[in-house]
Amino acid sequence: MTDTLTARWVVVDIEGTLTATSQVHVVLYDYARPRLGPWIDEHPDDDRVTAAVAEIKEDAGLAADASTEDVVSVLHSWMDADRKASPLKALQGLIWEHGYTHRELISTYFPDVVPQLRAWKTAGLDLAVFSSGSVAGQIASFSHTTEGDLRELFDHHFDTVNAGPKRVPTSYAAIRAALGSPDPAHLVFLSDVPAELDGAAADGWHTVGLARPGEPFADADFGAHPVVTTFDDVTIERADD
Ligand SMILES: CSCCC(=O)C(=O)COP(=O)(O)O
Ligand SMILES: [Mg+2]
Repeated sequence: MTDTLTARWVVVDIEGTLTATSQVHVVLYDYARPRLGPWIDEHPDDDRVTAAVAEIKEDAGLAADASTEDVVSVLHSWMDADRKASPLKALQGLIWEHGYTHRELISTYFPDVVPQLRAWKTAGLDLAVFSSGSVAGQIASFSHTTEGDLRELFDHHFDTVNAGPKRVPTSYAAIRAALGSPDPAHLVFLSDVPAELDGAAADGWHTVGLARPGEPFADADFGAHPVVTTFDDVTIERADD
């Protein structure tokens, strides 16, 4: 159980915090993997796709005229290594958006998550997401869940493009600025990855580590960060204006 935290904003990670890692690495990655090549070839006029492909080629040292097959081979190797590169996340997000819209994908959350998010919202706290998943992918993933359409719960979405890398303090400063520069002590970040919590703490935020049983970081060293195994053990009250 954490001490009672006082805040205005609760910012949450997705993978390992809201959802099981397998929801991303198995369900979502398996959905995206065979669709990356066709998606690239079928959307030659979509600037988001062409920009992502150009960035992937540059990052991977491929020639500008490299084939889609070569690009997909790079993307599959990045997915195997769980490299959360922004252009990969952009393409995955578009594919997942299609999957959620067509009801081929549905998100499932740890059972404590949605009741607690609703309770914080009811208590007057504002909720935001900071994930490596693209903003488009995040929003789509909350649109079709086993608990209905949850998009209304969140006031802001942040990813590695509009905030920056998740382990870097400046990304948390960028999020704070985008939220209207609240006192950093009125921000709480919840994540399963200690290095991400370090980034938030370095910007002055409160942090809570999620060491959910069976998840990859369950036995990690969370250092000075408070650690829980469920949202039920996180107590946050709304700070006064
Ligand atoms: C539909 S959002 C998918 C989330 C994702 O792609 C991902 O890599 C999760 O990373 P996180 O930063 O939330 O741990
Ligand atoms: Mg995570």
